[in-house]
Amino acid sequence: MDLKGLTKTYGTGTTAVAALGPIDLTVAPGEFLVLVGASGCGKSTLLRLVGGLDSPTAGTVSIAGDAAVPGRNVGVVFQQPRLLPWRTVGGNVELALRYAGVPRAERRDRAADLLDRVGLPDVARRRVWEISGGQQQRVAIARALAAPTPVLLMDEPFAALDALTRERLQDDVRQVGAESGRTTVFVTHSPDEAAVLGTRIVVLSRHPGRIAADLASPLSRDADGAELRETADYVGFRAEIAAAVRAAAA
Ligand SMILES: Nc1ncnc2c1ncn2[C@@H]1O[C@H](COP(=O)(O)OP(=O)(O)OP(=O)(O)O)[C@@H](O)[C@H]1O
Repeated sequence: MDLKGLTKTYGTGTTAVAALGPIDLTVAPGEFLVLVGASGCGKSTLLRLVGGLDSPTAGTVSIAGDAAVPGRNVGVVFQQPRLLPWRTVGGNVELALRYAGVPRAERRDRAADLLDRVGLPDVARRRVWEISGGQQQRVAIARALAAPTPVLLMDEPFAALDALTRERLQDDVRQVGAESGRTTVFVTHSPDEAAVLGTRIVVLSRHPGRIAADLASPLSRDADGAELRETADYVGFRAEIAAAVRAAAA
């Protein structure tokens, strides 16, 4: 994935807000990039541009030479699950499989497998409102996994969840990222979350958002999340990220 001179200004004239850029960034296939920075530094703006959900004022996004098209070469998980309430839980995942071109006869089993892998083996027939917010966010992740796009974008997907659920989902996403080989861009303002998930951390400065630091993770991708959080290397990396975020916001 290549970002070249990516820039976003909201509005025009005296009310124009230079929100982002220019950003130049190359993300290698399979990399788990975490974008971190203070509130308002342009993280969501960058993610929307990368996902083809908004157009840049200047610059380009290229995914293996193509423009980003949501659902085709990029999948997106938002802060809120955004499930379809008139469908069952399984039906939400099956719809994504339909868009991904999976034949009807295979969709139910595939949806059950995907729900299983995010730790929800028994909820396929339930209605969306019958499961908790944390479970709904797991379904949103299962739905994103249903479409095998080469790039997966996640915008603070765990921000609204309690600490325990958040850690559990971080561990799931970490494992899925390592196994699937998909390129992931994950937005957070939390150095803890960045250190657990990222193979690479990009810190943005503010007004406009620019790359202030670009850190390669020294942590093993094989360790599980709970083990990792106990290590001195994790604690050290988290502190390094937090210091870079503070410096970028100063
Ligand atoms: N639609 C918009 N119109 C005008 N200004 C906007 C718009 N969206 C974002 N901005 C401004 O652009 C800047 C970057 O916003 P953005 O939401 O990308 O930041 P962020 O880092 O994701 O923030 P947070 O961590 O609080 O979600 C901010 O100054 C914001 O006020």
